Amino acid sequence: MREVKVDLGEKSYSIYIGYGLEEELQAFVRRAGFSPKALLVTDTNVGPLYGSKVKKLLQAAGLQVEIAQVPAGESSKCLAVAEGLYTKAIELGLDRKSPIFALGGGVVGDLAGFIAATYMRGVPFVQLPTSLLAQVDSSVGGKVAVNHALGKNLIGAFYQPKAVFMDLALMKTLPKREIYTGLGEIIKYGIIYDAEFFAFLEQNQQAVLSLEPEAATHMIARSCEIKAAVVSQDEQEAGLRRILNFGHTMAHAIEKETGYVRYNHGEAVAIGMAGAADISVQLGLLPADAAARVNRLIAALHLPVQAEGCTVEAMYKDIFHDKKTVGGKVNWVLMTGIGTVISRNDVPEEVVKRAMAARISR
Ligand SMILES: NC(=O)c1ccc[n+]([C@@H]2O[C@H](COP(=O)([O-])OP(=O)(O)OC[C@H]3O[C@@H](n4cnc5c(N)ncnc54)[C@H](O)[C@@H]3O)[C@@H](O)[C@H]2O)c1
Ligand SMILES: O=C(O)C(=O)C[C@@H](O)[C@H](O)[C@H](O)COP(=O)(O)O
Ligand SMILES: [Zn+2]
Repeated sequence: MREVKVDLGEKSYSIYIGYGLEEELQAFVRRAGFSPKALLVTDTNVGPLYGSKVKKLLQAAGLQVEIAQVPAGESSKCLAVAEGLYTKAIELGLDRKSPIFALGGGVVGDLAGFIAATYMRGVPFVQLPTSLLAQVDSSVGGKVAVNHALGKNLIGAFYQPKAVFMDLALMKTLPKREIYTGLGEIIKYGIIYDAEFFAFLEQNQQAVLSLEPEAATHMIARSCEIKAAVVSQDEQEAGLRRILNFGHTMAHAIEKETGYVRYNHGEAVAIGMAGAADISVQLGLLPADAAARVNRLIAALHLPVQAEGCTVEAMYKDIFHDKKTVGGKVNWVLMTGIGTVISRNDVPEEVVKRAMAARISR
């Protein structure tokens, strides 16, 4: 078992990484001081696979657990589904010390975290991530949100979990495409922070794609270490944390323009990272061969570098709803090498539009 700490003073917590982790989860629950009534939020794919097993584990640790199952998929990250969960929490009589557990991918984690942040102005929240993307990214760092018709994650909060338990064994049922999507965010960590990690991904493609235990444990733990280091220094994205958003300016526009269904998040991030690398080359910040390395790794890990179903004009409008846009200026995270990025808010419109056009396939 590996443990990574997110260091945030009184809000600090541990991420536990390993195969199983039942005893660690139960020991944590027994010492947490929660009220007995708990809500376990999951989705219609993960619930039938793991819901009752986790419910029994939590019950054996002293909780009375109700399962709330939401439809699988990005469309559940919305206020209408949140409303149903608030009703359930009120009807169950959850109080301020009642824990909410998120068992699922990033959709369940972001949604359940948003409920935990807002129900009674905040109740304890525990992440039990089951997808690769959720284990390397969404379950750590406390960004919780739902989408709005006008943009991704626009209604949300920073709300840290009390702990995160990553059971790698749960990923045996994860569809291949969902492994690839998690790899999108994993490549991001190499680009923004750690050239050696980027090279590890280049050199261990088969082990990485098949989640071979040693490679999977390394890439999940390293991703969590990087995210924890960044979040510990800048919890609310005043500056440094923006680097975790590398590739997301275009990604969120692609997700919105394609109705949140055509591309899943990690695929959109892959296309957005290729776009951000392209802008970096156009501005003379990055040698073209480094951008080519990024595109090669993305493609080798079964991710797209171009999107269908978008237009430059629509995407360009969307980026002004990006949360990194301040005073009408988009803060782009751009590459200066593999492993190093900077933020720039002076990228000319024609440079952005040229990069977007190159990311659209017809
Ligand atoms: N809060 C953050 O910091 C953060 C970071 C990155 C992404 N996100 C958000 O996370 C979401 C994407 O997360 P995701 O890729 O996990 O999507 P997801 O939650 O939709 O999960 C992907 C699919 O895999 C299924 N699944 C999950 N675990 C499974 C398992 N063990 N076995 C079988 N099926 C399983 C789910 O039911 C779903 O169909 C997006 O909404 C994105 O915006 C948030
Ligand atoms: O944790 C962060 O900070 C991130 O930016 C991680 C991203 O991978 C994630 O997709 C996040 O939800 C995007 O945040 P947003 O603030 O652009 O909605
Ligand atoms: Zn992301």
